[in-house]
Amino acid sequence: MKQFKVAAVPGDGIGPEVIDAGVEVLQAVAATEPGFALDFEHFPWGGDYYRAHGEMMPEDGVDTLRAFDAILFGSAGDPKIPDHVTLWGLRLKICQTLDQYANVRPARLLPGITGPLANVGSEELDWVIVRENSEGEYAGAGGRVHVGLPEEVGLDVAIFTRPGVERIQRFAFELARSRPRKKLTLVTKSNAQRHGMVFWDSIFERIRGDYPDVETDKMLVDAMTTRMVLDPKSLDTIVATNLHADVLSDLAAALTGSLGIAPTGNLRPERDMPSMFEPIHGSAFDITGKGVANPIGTFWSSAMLLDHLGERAAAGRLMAAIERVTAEGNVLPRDLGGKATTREVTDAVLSSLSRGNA
Ligand SMILES: NC(=O)c1ccc[n+]([C@@H]2O[C@H](COP(=O)([O-])OP(=O)(O)OC[C@H]3O[C@@H](n4cnc5c(N)ncnc54)[C@H](O)[C@@H]3O)[C@@H](O)[C@H]2O)c1
Ligand SMILES: O=C(O)[C@H](O)[C@@H](O)C(=O)O
Ligand SMILES: [K+]
Ligand SMILES: [Mn+2]
Repeated sequence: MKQFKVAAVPGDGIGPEVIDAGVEVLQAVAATEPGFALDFEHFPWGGDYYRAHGEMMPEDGVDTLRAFDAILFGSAGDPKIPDHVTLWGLRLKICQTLDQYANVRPARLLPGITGPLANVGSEELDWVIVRENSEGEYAGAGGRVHVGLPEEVGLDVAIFTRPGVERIQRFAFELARSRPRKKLTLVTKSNAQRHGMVFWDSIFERIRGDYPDVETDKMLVDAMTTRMVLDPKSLDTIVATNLHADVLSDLAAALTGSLGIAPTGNLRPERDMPSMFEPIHGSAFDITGKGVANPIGTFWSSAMLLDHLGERAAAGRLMAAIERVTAEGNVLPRDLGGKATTREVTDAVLSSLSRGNA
């Protein structure tokens, strides 16, 4: 029997609430699978670790993670620590050091969920956003000069490298090719950003000839927001820079019902280092500790984790269990218009899983 080692890094805010639920559901899936077992190890990194040690995770923390087959992540973000310290000290430290450059963010209307767009159902909204996850606006290049003086400056420099751009765009072409519609939209801002974004577009123009079966188009990011709202069915696979995709994927989540539902994988396609799976939402300080966080984004991310481990059937069973719960509609969390707590939604998915096994 295969034994997969999974690192659970809950982080802060609602992170521990949804990751506890995710681990429970993953263990329930594994318990009925004769072919594999999941061996979890928890890493209590984040705000409390920072208060005790002055950093979000140990110096050798990422090296520890290298020994795992996958990582299940909650959220970086603590109400008492600046957001850039928590994000860079935990999530970005892991993603960037393990070079998880392909951030894949599916967005589709699950059965039974009514999104905010009139007459838009699961047929009209079924996207995958591919987010460049290693450089661009998140390269970390920049600084502060003349600190505290009237002439102070702050700089964040977006970095686009040829290998960095080419690998994410090729990844997106391959993903688009694997989907029925074989359609890829490039998001850009090359009208205003005349260096890096023009370079980004030119690489797309050059490589798209290698994928003649994939239909392509190109959108400026501002107009892309309106197309997502007004003509969702015209989109399928989308590739965008680190920041653009971060923003567009929260919009996509809202259009599919709630930020609480949306999943992601921070993938290392070469598989020489582990990939990391997490809901796309953050710490949600406004609902932390209330027991009402929607765990579905974490469950869906857990299905992506199983799929990445090669356990397709198990991933499919988990996804089907989630979709039975949304379709039935009587146990939904508050952000999806219901009244159920995290515990109740988790129990509903666990019961749906066992019904699926029967
Ligand atoms: N990947 C990450 O680790 C990550 C992602 C986003 C934000 N953050 C961090 O989280 C903190 C808060 O950020 P924010 O407020 O901009 O975004 P957020 O995603 O935490 O919350 C935005 C809104 O969505 C709601 N929401 C989010 N997840 C939910 C869920 N599972 N169920 C129900 N409602 C949910 C929240 O209650 C809030 O009203 C910041 O420190 C930010 O840097 C981390
Ligand atoms: O980009 C960010 O701020 C974080 O990555 C977070 O918002 C996310 O989407 O993961
Ligand atoms: K997250
Ligand atoms: Mn985000």
